[in-house]
Amino acid sequence: MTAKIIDGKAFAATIREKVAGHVARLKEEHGITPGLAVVLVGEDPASQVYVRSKGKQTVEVGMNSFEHKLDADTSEADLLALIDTLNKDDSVHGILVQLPLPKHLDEDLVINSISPEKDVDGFHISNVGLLGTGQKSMVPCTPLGSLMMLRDHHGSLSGMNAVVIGRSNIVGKPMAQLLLGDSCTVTIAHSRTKDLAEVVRRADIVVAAVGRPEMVPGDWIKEGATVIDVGINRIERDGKNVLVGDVDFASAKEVAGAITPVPGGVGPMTIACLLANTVTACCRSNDLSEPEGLTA
Ligand SMILES: NC(=O)C1=CN([C@@H]2O[C@H](COP(=O)(O)OP(=O)(O)OC[C@H]3O[C@@H](n4cnc5c(N)ncnc54)[C@H](OP(=O)(O)O)[C@@H]3O)[C@@H](O)[C@H]2O)C=CC1
Ligand SMILES: Nc1nc(=O)c2c([nH]1)NC[C@@H]1CN(c3ccc(C(=O)N[C@@H](CCC(=O)O)C(=O)O)cc3)C=[N+]21
Repeated sequence: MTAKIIDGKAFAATIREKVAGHVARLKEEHGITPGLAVVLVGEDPASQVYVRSKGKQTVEVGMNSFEHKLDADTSEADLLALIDTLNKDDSVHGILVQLPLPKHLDEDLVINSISPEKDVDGFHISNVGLLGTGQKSMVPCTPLGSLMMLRDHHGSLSGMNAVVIGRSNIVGKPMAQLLLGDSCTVTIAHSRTKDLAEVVRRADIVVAAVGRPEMVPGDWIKEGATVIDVGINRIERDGKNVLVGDVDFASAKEVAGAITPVPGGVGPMTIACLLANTVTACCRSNDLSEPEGLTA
C-alpha cells in the first residue's frame, strides 16, 4: 500500500482563508481588529524563523501583529512586566511567548502569568485543566492542527487505537487529551516505554512527537494506519541541510494508509491554528459568537 499524503500546507491555507473571513467580519461589523503579540527572548535562529513566519501570516489574514524581541539576558521581572502590559492591552487578543526560554527564566511562571483568555498556545495551567476536564479552553496549536487533519481524514475517530510517542506539555499530553476526547483508546509512550515497536504496531493512529530524526521505521507501522509526524529535525544529508520528521517517511509511506510529510504537514497547521485561536480569543473576549470549525 502506498499511503495518502495528508497535505498540511493546503489544509492550513483553507483554515487561514476561514480566519481571514472572520477577521473581515469582525472589522466590518464590530470595528475590531484581532491582534496577536509574539514575545521572543534571545536569538535562537530556528525560533527567529518561526516568529517571522507567524508575523507574516498574521498580517496576511488581516490581523495586527505585535513582535517583542528581548535580549537573551532579559530579567524575569522585565519579561513579566511586558506580559502584564500585554494582558492589559485591549488591542492584544492573543499572547505567545516563544519556547524554549533561556535557562535563567522560569517557564511555568512566565506562561502562567499570561491571562488565560489570551493564552493562544493553550499552555496556561487553567487551559490545561479545562482541556483535561473536557471544558471549553484554548487548545494547543500543534495538537489541534493534528486533530483537524485526523478528523478530516477519518470522520469519526471513535474506538480507534491511538499511540502518542512523546509526553511533553506542549505536544504529547494535550494530543492524548484531544484523542481521548474523540473516544480513541490512547496510549502515551515515552523514553522509558518498553518495546516501543510492539506498542506502535497496535496503533490505528500514530502521533510521533519525539524530536529524534526518523526514529520510527516503516516496519513499526500497522498496515493502513494513519501517521501524524510532528517532529521537526534539521539534519545534514548529502552535504545539505534538510528538515526531517520523527518518522522514516520513505519506509512508513509504503505501509501506512495516510501520513503527514515534513515539511508541509503539522508545521503549517500549527501556525494556522495559532491564527484561529487568536480569532477565537478575540470573539470570546468581546462576547461575540465564536467561529465554527476553528476549535476542537
Ligand atoms: N510541527 C510543529 O508545529 C511542532 C513540532 N515540534 C517538534 O516535535 C518534536 C517534539 O517536541 P516536544 O514535545 O517539544 O519535545 P520534548 O523534548 O519536550 O519531548 C520529547 C518526548 O519524546 C520522548 N522521547 C525521547 N526519546 C525517546 C525515545 N527514544 N523513545 C520514545 N520516546 C522518546 C521524551 O520522553 P521522556 O519524557 O521520557 O523524556 C519526551 O516525552 C520536536 O522535533 C519538535 O521540534 C514541537 C512543537 C511544534
Ligand atoms: N510558545 C510556543 N508555541 C509554539 O507553537 C512553538 C514554540 N513555542 N516553540 C517552537 C515550536 C515549533 N513550532 C513550529 C511551528 C511551525 C513550524 C513550521 O511551519 N514548519 C514548516 C517548515 C519551516 C522550516 O522550513 O523551518 C513545515 O513543517 O512545513 C515548525 C515548528 C512551534 N512551536
